[in-house]
Amino acid sequence: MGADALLKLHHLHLELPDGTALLEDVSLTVRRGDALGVVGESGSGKSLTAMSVMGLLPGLKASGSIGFEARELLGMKDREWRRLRGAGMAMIFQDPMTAFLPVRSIGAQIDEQIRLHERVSRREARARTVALLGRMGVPDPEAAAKRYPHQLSGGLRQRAMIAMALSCGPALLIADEPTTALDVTVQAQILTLLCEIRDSGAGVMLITHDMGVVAQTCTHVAVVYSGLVVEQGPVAAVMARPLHPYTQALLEAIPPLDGPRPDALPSIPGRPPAPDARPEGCVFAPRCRFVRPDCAVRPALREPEEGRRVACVLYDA
Ligand SMILES: Nc1ncnc2c1ncn2[C@@H]1O[C@H](COP(=O)(O)OP(=O)(O)OP(=O)(O)O)[C@@H](O)[C@H]1O
Repeated sequence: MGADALLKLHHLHLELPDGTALLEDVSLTVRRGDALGVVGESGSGKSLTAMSVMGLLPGLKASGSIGFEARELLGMKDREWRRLRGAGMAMIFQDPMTAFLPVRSIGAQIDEQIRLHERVSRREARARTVALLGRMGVPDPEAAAKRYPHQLSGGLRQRAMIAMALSCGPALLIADEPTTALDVTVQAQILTLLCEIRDSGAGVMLITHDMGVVAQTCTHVAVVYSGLVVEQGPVAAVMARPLHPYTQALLEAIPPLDGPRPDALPSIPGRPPAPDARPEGCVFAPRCRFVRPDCAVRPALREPEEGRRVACVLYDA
């Protein structure tokens, strides 16, 4: 693992007990101070990738490697995962109501999270909770800490969830569609907050179906399709010249700032295949406008340019 690599998935393979592959050969890296966008349509395997890193996939068989800091996470015991979650890595979701119990104040829940990992007094935990909420841009954080989740707006609840995720100073923050349910203005504020967290030295993995969100927040991007990484590289380079036809389609589908979000890719009809119906060759071939006979063989990830990878025969040497 490179000196500054925080998280390194190497040939991660995930399958159901019946042998159906859900993720195939996923390799990606998150460095400290970087934000990696994992982008793809619904069903492409984004959440599975995140959940594998968090150790939250009971019943699925994983192989390959998940390196975090200097450790191998695959094969770790539940007790070790529990210790790592919160203090080493934390995750936020689209719907903050799933992260908070409805019957207790958000402050009490963040205090408890802090005290679960560190020996601090109640008073000290609350002081940290209030400071964190303030840092997350929650106005009057002392009063907000006493509120129940349903008493806060969607945007404030999202900030409170991020505060809870950051309460133990995790090195890695995983955000799964954190702004999908929010209106455009609040979405922009939350993305700015994620950029600040990234710039403070944490590693961020941002899961989204929206390339526009990646452009605003991420330094690197991995494009996933039907359980495989089809392209990855620095965001600026990928946005300027997307190589894979699927990445090109995702870029064409960036929703207008004030318009409705399309739920399908306008430039390519159809949907990604289900894991048990993946074609043998290139998984994207059935929807690809450049399909040709040699797409019948699964293309390997190539490195046509320094730091960029793409799995497509168009880039065969
Ligand atoms: N526990 C499971 N058992 C069987 N299939 C699963 C399981 N979890 C996920 N899948 C399948 O794996 C594929 C990838 O799912 P995943 O939730 O990672 O997609 P996603 O890219 O996050 O999509 P979305 O944006 O809709 O959340 C889907 O086809 C899904 O149906």
